[in-house]
Amino acid sequence: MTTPVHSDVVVVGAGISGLVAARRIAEAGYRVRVVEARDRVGGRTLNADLGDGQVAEVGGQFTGPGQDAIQRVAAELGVTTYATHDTGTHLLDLGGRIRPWSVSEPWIGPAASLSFLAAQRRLNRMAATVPPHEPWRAPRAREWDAETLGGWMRRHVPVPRARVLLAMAVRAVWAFEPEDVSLLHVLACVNAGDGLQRLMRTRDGAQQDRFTGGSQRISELLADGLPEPPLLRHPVRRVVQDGTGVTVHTGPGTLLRADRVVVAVPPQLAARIAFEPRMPPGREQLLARSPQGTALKYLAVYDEPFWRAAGFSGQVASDRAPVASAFDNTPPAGRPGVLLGFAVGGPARRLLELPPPVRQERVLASFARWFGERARTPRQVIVGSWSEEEWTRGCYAGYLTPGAWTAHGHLLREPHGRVHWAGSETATRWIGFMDGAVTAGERAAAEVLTATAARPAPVGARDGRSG
Ligand SMILES: Cc1cc2nc3c(=O)[nH]c(=O)nc-3n(C[C@H](O)[C@H](O)[C@H](O)COP(=O)(O)OP(=O)(O)OC[C@H]3O[C@@H](n4cnc5c(N)ncnc54)[C@H](O)[C@@H]3O)c2cc1C
Ligand SMILES: [Mg+2]
Repeated sequence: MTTPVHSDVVVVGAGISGLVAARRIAEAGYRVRVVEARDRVGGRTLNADLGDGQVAEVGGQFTGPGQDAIQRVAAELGVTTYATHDTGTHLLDLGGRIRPWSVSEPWIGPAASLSFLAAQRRLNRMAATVPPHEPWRAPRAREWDAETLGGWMRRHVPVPRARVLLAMAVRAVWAFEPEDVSLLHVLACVNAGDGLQRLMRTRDGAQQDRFTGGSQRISELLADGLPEPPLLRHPVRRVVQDGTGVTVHTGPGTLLRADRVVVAVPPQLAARIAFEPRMPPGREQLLARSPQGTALKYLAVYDEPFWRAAGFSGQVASDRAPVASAFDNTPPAGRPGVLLGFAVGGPARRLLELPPPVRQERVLASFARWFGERARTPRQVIVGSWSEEEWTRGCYAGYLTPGAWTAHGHLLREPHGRVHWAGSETATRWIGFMDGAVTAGERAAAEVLTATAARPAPVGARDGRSG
């Protein structure tokens, strides 16, 4: 018979959210054990080695003004930031025509540009009335949760080219289609991200900065700082509560016993864990109505960033499949040159139906269209195909479909007995971002500490483990 490993708190998931929660719980003097399905920490952040000490980021990478929580944690760990490469001419590939652009928003003609700006202003005004910690309490919550963003756009963004540009922005920012998502959800995210402009922009926006050494460093350092290392390759399958505590059952058969559990995984992964007793039906529904976006991230590595010499910033916004947006992801050392291309939303879904070599050929054809033939022959291609990753199943994050916020939203962060919920999807600022992962982890840790202080951990949980 397997004897359980005891601690005060078990945290499920060694992404940023789970690791931050564990750090705060350990700082308060409690014994905490992080359990992780993968053979690494970092979750939706991952560094790939480019040689010579340089890294490329396969998952989340950008940060910017207003993302105080992730930047505070990075600073705590000694991780600095640097500016995303943003000099040179950006390209807008729209309706089959490539136009240069260098100011904040691309110019698409007087009527369309005006319509695009008016739509942004209107969405920002609506978003300001949606409290991100309880979107269901917005004055027009029912109305806005009853339709998709796409439906709203069809009625309120009359100029077709403006609508196309707005849809491009939505895909790039969230990796879903406007037709996929509750309008209320988007408005909550817009408010939680300080407005649409900030979400869309590089300079002064969410893509402004990057973490030196790669964003996965943050998770690695968080894990290194824990008194007990995360238990890797231990997928959690069952979480069983009884009168005195919680038993966590993992894939390899290891049992963990604790007073409290923090579950810090994306919604589709939380839905796959068997909880005994079961989660309330409303929370099961909420998870069922929280699919995850679709994004593939391609990093093409060249000897040097040759496009810079031709005057290009490497930044592209495009309505042509498969690559919807591109960036110059060259590391701060200036070599090797790295082009980053995102396939997102519908085009990403179609790309996933093709064999990987065909996907890559199409992505490189996009790069060649914008930066010349040389872009077609990188020395290396690194791919993040997160929808195909068993322990992620879609990115950048989970989002809510129409009706879900108003029906079940109040259950999003409601603890299930001794089980508490973290993960970026449960955040109230920068929902779905690394920043949201931090604040969600800290909120869950605070809940656990309050509960644990009020009711001391059972004797067994404190004495059951040596060292
Ligand atoms: C391609 C891509 C681009 C992105 N771009 C950005 C960006 O530029 N800026 C930004 O701020 N954010 C970005 N994001 C989002 C950001 O990466 C995430 O919001 C954040 O990393 C989520 O952290 P988390 O801890 O909540 O979840 P995760 O990182 O998903 O961590 C969850 C962990 O739980 C583990 N797990 C799952 N199920 C189980 C189980 N049953 N048992 C044990 N372990 C389990 C997983 O393996 C994982 O390690 C991007 C994401 C992707 C994928
Ligand atoms: Mg986590």
